[in-house]
Amino acid sequence: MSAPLTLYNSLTRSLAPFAPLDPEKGVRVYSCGPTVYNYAHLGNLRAYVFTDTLSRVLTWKGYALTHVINITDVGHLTSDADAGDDKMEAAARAQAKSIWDIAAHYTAAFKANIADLNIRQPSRWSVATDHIAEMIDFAAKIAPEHCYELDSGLYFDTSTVADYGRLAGSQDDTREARIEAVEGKRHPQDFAIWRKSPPGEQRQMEWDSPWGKGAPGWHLECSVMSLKYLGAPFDIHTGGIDHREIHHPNEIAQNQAFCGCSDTGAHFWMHNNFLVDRQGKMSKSKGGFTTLQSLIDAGVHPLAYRLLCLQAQYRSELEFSAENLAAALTRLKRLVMTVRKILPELASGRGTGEAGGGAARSADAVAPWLQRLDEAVSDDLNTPKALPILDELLADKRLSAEDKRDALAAFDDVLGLNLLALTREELRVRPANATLTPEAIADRLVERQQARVVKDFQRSDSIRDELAAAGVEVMDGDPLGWDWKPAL
Ligand SMILES: Nc1ncnc2c1ncn2[C@@H]1O[C@H](COP(=O)(O)OP(=O)(O)OP(=O)(O)O)[C@@H](O)[C@H]1O
Ligand SMILES: [Zn+2]
Repeated sequence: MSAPLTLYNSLTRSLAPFAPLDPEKGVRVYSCGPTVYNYAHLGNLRAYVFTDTLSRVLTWKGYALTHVINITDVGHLTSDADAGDDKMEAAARAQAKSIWDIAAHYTAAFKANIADLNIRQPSRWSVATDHIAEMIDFAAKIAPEHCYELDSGLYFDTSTVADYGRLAGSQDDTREARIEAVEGKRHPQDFAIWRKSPPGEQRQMEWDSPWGKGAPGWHLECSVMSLKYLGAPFDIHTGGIDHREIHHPNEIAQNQAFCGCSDTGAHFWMHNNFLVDRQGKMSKSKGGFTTLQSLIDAGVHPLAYRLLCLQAQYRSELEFSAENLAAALTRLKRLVMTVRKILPELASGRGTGEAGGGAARSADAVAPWLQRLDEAVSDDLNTPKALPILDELLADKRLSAEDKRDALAAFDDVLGLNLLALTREELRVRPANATLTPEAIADRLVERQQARVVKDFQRSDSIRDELAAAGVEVMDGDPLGWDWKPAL
């Protein structure tokens, strides 16, 4: 692909041309992963639709990619900085389960979400608790020059590195307010890289270290795992925009201490904006969030949520509402129905189109569409610009079915909407509480149709009401030709 790739770098707060640091190594990407103390909410999943779009674009444009996503199963505290409980310990206590069971359960649920959203597997999932020895080695190396010990842990002195907090931009009050005071800290922004277990308290997760029994800090794990698997510096580090304020500046400080240089550890730092609802940022800690499984249980195909994400550029805030989701589902249905109409033409040999066949001519016909797709997504992953091009492609009457299929394959590669494979039937997800099978619904609709033919409207209405009571909405005269849908 020929369009130059431009990405927004949070470090400089500007768009910049992207090229791999070491073309022989391909592109190396690290994404902060989920903290597996609860189900991921739709906001969390937006972060991985974003990283998946980045991975897909890089791969489609011909780069070899190494992508690491971590699983945070230790170290992330209930408060953003250094106070409070470990989120995992708190969840295990609340559910009276072992941390390991909690981590296994929510990791499996997260990976199921990833599969449902057609997010490609990274090259590696790296689990924080598999890297404790490396974290202790890393901390021991930087401790003499950059850390000090308090009763509660080993703290990083942020004044020992140049330009601390540059990524966060201006030091505003909200950022400072998120950091809780810990007795004896030299500066409010200093953070624990090792938290000692309080005397007399046995934690489920604790390890011996030169600073006593305890557990690593959350920021330490990402520095250690990215360095181990990608080397330093690597190309792109991603996360949600909340990480731009504390977690990533702290990773950068550690990386600088480790290399003894001013390098931040990654060339580009990229951040997706929030998914918000009426209450503001969707948040696990705040509660009342929406999971992907709850959408599926209500009869919504998960790729409708992917499409909703793609309709916004990753740096814009995105509002989640039942109306927005329903509109995305309708748009997805429309796309699938249009593609389904094209595919039989291929099978029946009617696919040569008005322009006629010929291999050379086909390549010529497809190229401009690929070029337009390339230009859109190379502009800082501008998926909202790519979607109308897809609509135009499907509507283009001059293009043969083969050419459309070939161009569609590229859109599927980049956008991950799976349009060439998704069927109409698959889109109609059976709600978890459905009492009728699709066959039973079809039978009832035939009976209703027969009643209408003989003008027995009382009977036809009673069948419609009966279906509605079973969560099935009858769709008379639907422009897309759907006869029913799950009532949302
Ligand atoms: N509402 C949101 N919109 C977009 N991204 C989000 C949102 N909330 C969290 N993220 C991102 O999701 C990813 C996974 O986060 P993680 O599992 O650690 O969340 P968390 O901090 O435990 O949850 P929360 O912030 O909801 O309490 C991170 O990159 C984070 O920045
Ligand atoms: Zn991280």
